[in-house]
Amino acid sequence: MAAVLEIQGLRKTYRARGGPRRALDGFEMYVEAGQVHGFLGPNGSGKTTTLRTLLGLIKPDSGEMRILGQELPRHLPQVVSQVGAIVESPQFFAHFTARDTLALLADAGSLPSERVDWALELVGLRERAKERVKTYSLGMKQRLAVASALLKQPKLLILDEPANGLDPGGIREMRDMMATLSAGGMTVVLSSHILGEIQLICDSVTIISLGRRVAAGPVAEVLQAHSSGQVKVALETPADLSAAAQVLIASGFQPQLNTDHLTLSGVDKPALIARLLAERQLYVSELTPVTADLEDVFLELTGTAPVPGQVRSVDQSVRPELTPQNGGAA
Ligand SMILES: Nc1ncnc2c1ncn2[C@@H]1O[C@H](COP(=O)(O)OP(=O)(O)OP(=O)(O)O)[C@@H](O)[C@H]1O
Repeated sequence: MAAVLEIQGLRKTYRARGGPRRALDGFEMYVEAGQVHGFLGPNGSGKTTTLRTLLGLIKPDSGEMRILGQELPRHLPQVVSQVGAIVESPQFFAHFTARDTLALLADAGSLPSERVDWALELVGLRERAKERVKTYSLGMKQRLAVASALLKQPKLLILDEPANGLDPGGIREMRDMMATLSAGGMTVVLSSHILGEIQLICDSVTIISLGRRVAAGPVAEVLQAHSSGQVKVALETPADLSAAAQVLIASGFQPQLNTDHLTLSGVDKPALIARLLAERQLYVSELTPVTADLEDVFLELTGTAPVPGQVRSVDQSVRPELTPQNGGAA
C-alpha cells in the first residue's frame, strides 16, 4: 500500500543553554494510506520535533521526508493544501461562535463555505455551533481545533496529543471521531501518551525513544513481537492447582502458581498441557496466551517503567550530543 508519510534518517540537534541536544537521531517513520497511526514516546523523546519538522516549522540537520510522495521541505507548498495539522493548541477568538470561527478560516483559505457545516457535523459540534467559543469546554475547543484542520478536506490529518486534557467521555468521543474520519478514507497520525486509547483507535504505531524509532507496525504485530510467550492455565476445580503444578513440573515445565491460575512459559503446543492434565483427571477451564498490552511494550522499549525509590529525570529521554569533551568524535 502507498505510504502517505515517509521519514528516513531524520536528525535534529537543538542548541540549548546546557549544550547541544540531539532531539532526533536518525528517526524513521512510515504511514500507509487510510491508516490511523499512533505516534508514541515518552516526554521529550522527539514527537513534537518530528511533527514540527514535517510541517516545515523546524529545519532538520539531515534526513528525508515525504508526504504523499512529495519531498519535503522542498515541495511543502504543493502538499500543504492536503495536510491538516494541529501541532499546538490553536487560539480562537473567545467572542466568536464556532461557526463564525470556521467561516472566517474558510474565507481566509478561499475554501467553499459549505465546508463549515460539513466540518461542524463531522466533529459533532453542529448543535452548539452558534455558541461563543469562550463558553466551550476543553473537549469542545479540541473539536473546534480538529474542525479547523478539516476545512481543507485533507488527505492527511496530523494531531499532536488530541486527547490531552480530555475526560474519559471526551476521549471516547475523540476516538469515535477518528474512526469516522478514517472510514471516510483520511489518513490520521496522532501522537498520544494515552496508550490504551492508541491501542483501541490505531491500526498501526511508531514508538520513539531518545529520538529513534524503537518499534513500528500494525498494533497487533507490535504486541505479538513483544508478547511474553506465556500461557495462563485455569482449572475447572481451582483447588487442584497445586496438583496440576506437580504434574506439569514432572513433565519438565516450570509453572508459576497464582491464586486462581498457573502461568507457564515456553509452551509451543498448549493442547499438550490440556492433555497432560486431563490424563490425571485435572480439567482445564481456560488456556490462553498472556498477551502484552501497548503500555507494557512502551515501558519496555522506552526504558521508562517506574523503578521503586527512583525519580526519572526527563533528560533521561534525551540523547546528549556527543562532543570531544564527553567522548564523541570531533
Ligand atoms: N526549541 C528548543 N530548544 C532546545 N531544546 C528543545 C527545543 N524544543 C525541544 N527541545 C528538546 O528536544 C527534546 C525533544 O522535544 P520534543 O518536544 O520533540 O519531545 P516530545 O516527544 O514532543 O515531548 P512531550 O511528550 O513532552 O511533548 C526535548 O529534550 C526538548 O527539551
